[in-house]
Amino acid sequence: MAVGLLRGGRALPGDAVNELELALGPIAHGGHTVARHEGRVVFVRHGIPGERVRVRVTEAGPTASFWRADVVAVLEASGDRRPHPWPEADALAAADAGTVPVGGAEFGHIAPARQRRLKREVLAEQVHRLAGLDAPDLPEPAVEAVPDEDPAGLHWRTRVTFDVTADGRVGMHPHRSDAVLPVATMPLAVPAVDALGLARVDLTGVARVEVAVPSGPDGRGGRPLLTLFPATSELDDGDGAVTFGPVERGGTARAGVDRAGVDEAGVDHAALRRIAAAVPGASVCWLGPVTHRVHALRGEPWVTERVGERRYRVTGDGFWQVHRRAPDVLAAAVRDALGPVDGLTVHDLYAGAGLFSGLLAAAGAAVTSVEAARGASADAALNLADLPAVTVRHGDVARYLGGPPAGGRGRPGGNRRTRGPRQGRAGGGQRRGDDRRPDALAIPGPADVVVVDPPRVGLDRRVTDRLIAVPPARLAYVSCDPASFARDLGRFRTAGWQVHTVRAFDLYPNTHHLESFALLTPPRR
Ligand SMILES: C[S@@+](CC[C@H](N)C(=O)[O-])C[C@H]1O[C@@H](n2cnc3c(N)ncnc32)[C@H](O)[C@@H]1O
Repeated sequence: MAVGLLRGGRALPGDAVNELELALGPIAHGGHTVARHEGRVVFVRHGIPGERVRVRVTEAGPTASFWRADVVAVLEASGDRRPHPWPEADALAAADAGTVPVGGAEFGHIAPARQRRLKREVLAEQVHRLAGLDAPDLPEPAVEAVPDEDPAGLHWRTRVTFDVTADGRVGMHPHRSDAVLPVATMPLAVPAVDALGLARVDLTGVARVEVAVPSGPDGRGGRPLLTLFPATSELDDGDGAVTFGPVERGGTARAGVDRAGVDEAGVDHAALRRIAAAVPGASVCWLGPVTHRVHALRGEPWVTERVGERRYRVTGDGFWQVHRRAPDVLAAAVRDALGPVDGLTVHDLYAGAGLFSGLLAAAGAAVTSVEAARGASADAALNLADLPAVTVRHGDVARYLGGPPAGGRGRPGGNRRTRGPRQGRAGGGQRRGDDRRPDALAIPGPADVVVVDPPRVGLDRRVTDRLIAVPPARLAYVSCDPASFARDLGRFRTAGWQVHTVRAFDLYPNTHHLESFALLTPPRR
């Protein structure tokens, strides 16, 4: 059988678009259901386990160990199927229109309660297979809905990355594709994002736009910040090569700007100013493609977030939790698991702008806050300046913990630029050469508590090894990826650690993503 329409520019010989009828089996990590065709596994998107569907094969090959496919018609629907709330991400509507859906809401056709049950199945399967934990170890409800969540799972994103189409329209990518399709709306985002009217703005001259909406007093959004990525930017798809430096007030790097407003680095300043003028409701900044510095165009190049009594400045594309309630929900999970921390020594690793550091230091802990992205670390220093018991360290966690040199491993686990739910951050910034000075930031001794909240890749093996070698009394692990989470729990369990609590939160409704939490303790010595 000759099969092979491959998205993302790859194609197989003898291409033909092939459609198959399949019975959909269980859910798999990554948002697919698992089906079989002539004995071969087919990962199917936009279905629900138990459905009978017609799919279009999107990636295949005679020798491929598995194929990928998208549902284009439902022959026997699950009772949990519902109309997709976002037209551009609706696979069935896209198939009818002869196109493909954008990514980012691959569970939108599923009733929210069933979405959470599917996420539980994924988490249970991962922690069983990779960490040897059984389903009874997972408390109910295994994936907790956010209090006061919209019933359809809409209006939660406070961070959105838009790409730009060849003709300058705001757009997004289909799953596993480099194509950019225009989008008119983004209903997963807080209403302030659509209210900017980006769909009416000519974005020619920029490659990407990140929108950050601070939580605001009512939790639904203050003045948004647009970060523009000039079209010449070498976009970072690697592990954490992007860091950004100090903000340049009003800086437009104008040296060498030609009469058309384009500078030596190819940044089209006239386009940046035109876009800023077209979005009067937002502060606007741009990220220098060479310097990785944030330049303010209008207003402050940061937003101010509030969590409880504390305020946090988050600059440019610095990391902040994406769901409007995520900071509260995760802070409560950490607080509930740890109990009183007054007088304890805490290391907050992968600390971002200092969310957990602020919480724990305000509760009386002596906190060291470690973050690799320069801008996020600068934000943390400012955000935590009123707390004398906090030390902010800028650097790679593996280096901070000391231990043996990297020995040729890849860069520290930077927060890969993804288009997933955790976008809107700067990558972890230490480059490989820094690993040759492994003890430069080594901590003096074990901590009472270590909090880790790594990017999707999870903990670098050196980090796990070092925590096992110099264990804290307790480890609180916050994770946005169930597979790396389960792998890391497995590594700790193999070393004799106990997992006391596993919780999971539905902080990414209408997507397959979930946030997990565990409290671990090392073996007694
Ligand atoms: C998931 S975010 C968590 C941030 C913070 N805990 C919060 O909740 O706001 C992960 C953070 O780790 C940082 N990071 C990624 N790789 C790192 C590394 N190797 N060392 C230190 N920080 C790193 C990223 O820049 C990002 O700010």
